[in-house]
Amino acid sequence: VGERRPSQRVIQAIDQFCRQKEWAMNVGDEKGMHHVVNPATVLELGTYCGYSTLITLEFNPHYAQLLYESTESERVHKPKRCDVFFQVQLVEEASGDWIPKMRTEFGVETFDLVFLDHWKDRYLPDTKLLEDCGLLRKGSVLLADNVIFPGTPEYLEYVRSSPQYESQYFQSHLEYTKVEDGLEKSVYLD
Ligand SMILES: O=c1[nH]cnc2c(O)c(F)c(-c3ccc(F)cc3)cc12
Ligand SMILES: [Mg+2]
Repeated sequence: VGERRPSQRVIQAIDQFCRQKEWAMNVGDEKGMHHVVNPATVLELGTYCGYSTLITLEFNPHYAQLLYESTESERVHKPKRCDVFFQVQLVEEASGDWIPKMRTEFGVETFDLVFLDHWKDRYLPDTKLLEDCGLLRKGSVLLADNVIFPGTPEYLEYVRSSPQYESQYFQSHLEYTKVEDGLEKSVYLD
């Protein structure tokens, strides 16, 4: 209760602009992730404007610049009482090239959460790469946006049929529209 933190006000302004003025492909205020997961070490594949981010991989230099600007103007940290800073690491490279470097470049052992929100045809190969690089542990969560629209059929088939995952679909709508879309939450069972 009480007034929204600066970062929440920025998100609120983005949502209002995208609903009223110009649509944009943020995960949005309806699908949202806060009610689905509560992670510590997060990898985001596909930064876009930095609407949701911690360690994030973005191939598009224009979107990467947007994150640099937004985190510069909006220091990403928790309220003073915790004095804990979220480390926002942006890698302006292709996910397929950089997932194998996560341990050596960032000292990441395993990810608690991977938010897949990039090129739809990369969801499945990047998931297999995360598995092969040992970057998932028992309980790691893959959270995938756009599994219905634009759609990621091969990825859905994989996580829903593989004995290595416990998958659940959270039905919602394509951001700022009434078109069906949703998040697929897949827990790695190892
Ligand atoms: O490329 C994307 N990356 C990440 N997220 C996306 C998204 O949430 C979309 F809705 C869409 C999208 C929505 C409507 C369309 F007609 C086409 C793409 C694209 C992306
Ligand atoms: Mg998306």
